[in-house]
Amino acid sequence: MAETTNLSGVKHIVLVLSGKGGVGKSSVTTQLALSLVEKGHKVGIMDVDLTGPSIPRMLGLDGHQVHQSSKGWVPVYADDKQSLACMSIGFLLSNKNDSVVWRGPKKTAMIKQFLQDVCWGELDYLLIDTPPGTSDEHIATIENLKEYSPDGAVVVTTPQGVAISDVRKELSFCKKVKLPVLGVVENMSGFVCPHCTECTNIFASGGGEAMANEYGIEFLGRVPIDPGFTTMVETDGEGSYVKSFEKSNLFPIFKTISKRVVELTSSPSSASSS
Ligand SMILES: Nc1ncnc2c1ncn2[C@@H]1O[C@H](COP(=O)(O)OP(=O)(O)OP(=O)(O)O)[C@@H](O)[C@H]1O
Ligand code: SF4
Repeated sequence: MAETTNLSGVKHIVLVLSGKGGVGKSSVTTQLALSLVEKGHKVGIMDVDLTGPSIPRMLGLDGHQVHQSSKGWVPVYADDKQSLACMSIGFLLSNKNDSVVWRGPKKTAMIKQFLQDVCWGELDYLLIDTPPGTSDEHIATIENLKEYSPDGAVVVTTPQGVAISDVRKELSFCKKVKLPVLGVVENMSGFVCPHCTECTNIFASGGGEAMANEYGIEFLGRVPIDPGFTTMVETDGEGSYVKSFEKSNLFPIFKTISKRVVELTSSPSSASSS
């Protein structure tokens, strides 16, 4: 009989990757998770961005601590129904402004512990928010997940050429480690004016879609810059975005993206391994 582990009850594992920092990987992870919860799924977010954990802040969970049970670490829940569980290095730091300056082996050991020791219980989706680029954290995550066959990766980019060129390296990493790519999300794709709803392309647009076409990868969608999102996650705090996500401007976009992610993970042959 197969050994029961803390990941045994997790049906689907999806990594969220980006070539560059600051393109919105944690924002996409958070909104993908919230839209999966809205569809009735039980979701976990594991934040393995050890040097810049931003998931606790986005979910309004800053200052929360994880507790140890006999089975391992108990994740922190972002909602009353306990449909969205979260584990982040941010919960283990005594001060959120503390920095984590660790060498590779210590990071690798922490990720192994994260993947083995968090008691997620039954989850439909575990989303793993990774640091930008391809670092020790990525390699450790992939190695420790081998026996669970992750469904694939959602790759986040912005429309500018420099972000796109970094994504190419990310795609080559996925190919090397045989991680299927579910698709590409182009974040910060234009700015929708809150007054007249006109969408202005601040950066060049369509780069993410063109790159996805070039690689034969699915383009999952464009997410514009929404000042409302920034206000809610950066200033309102206290999980205001978790509570008001369904009324937010970006909700319809993430509803479509998450629907496609569910379809792709239900029929894995549609994910690209190029
Ligand atoms: N579509 C959007 N509209 C408005 N603000 C956004 C959007 N996407 C991201 N942001 C803001 O941009 C900043 C960077 O986003 P985020 O932290 O998600 O990026 P990241 O790629 O995870 O960064 P890092 O790699 O440094 O962890 C955050 O302040 C976030 O609130
Ligand atoms: S997009 Fe429309 S409302 Fe916004 S600043 Fe321009 S003209 Fe004014």
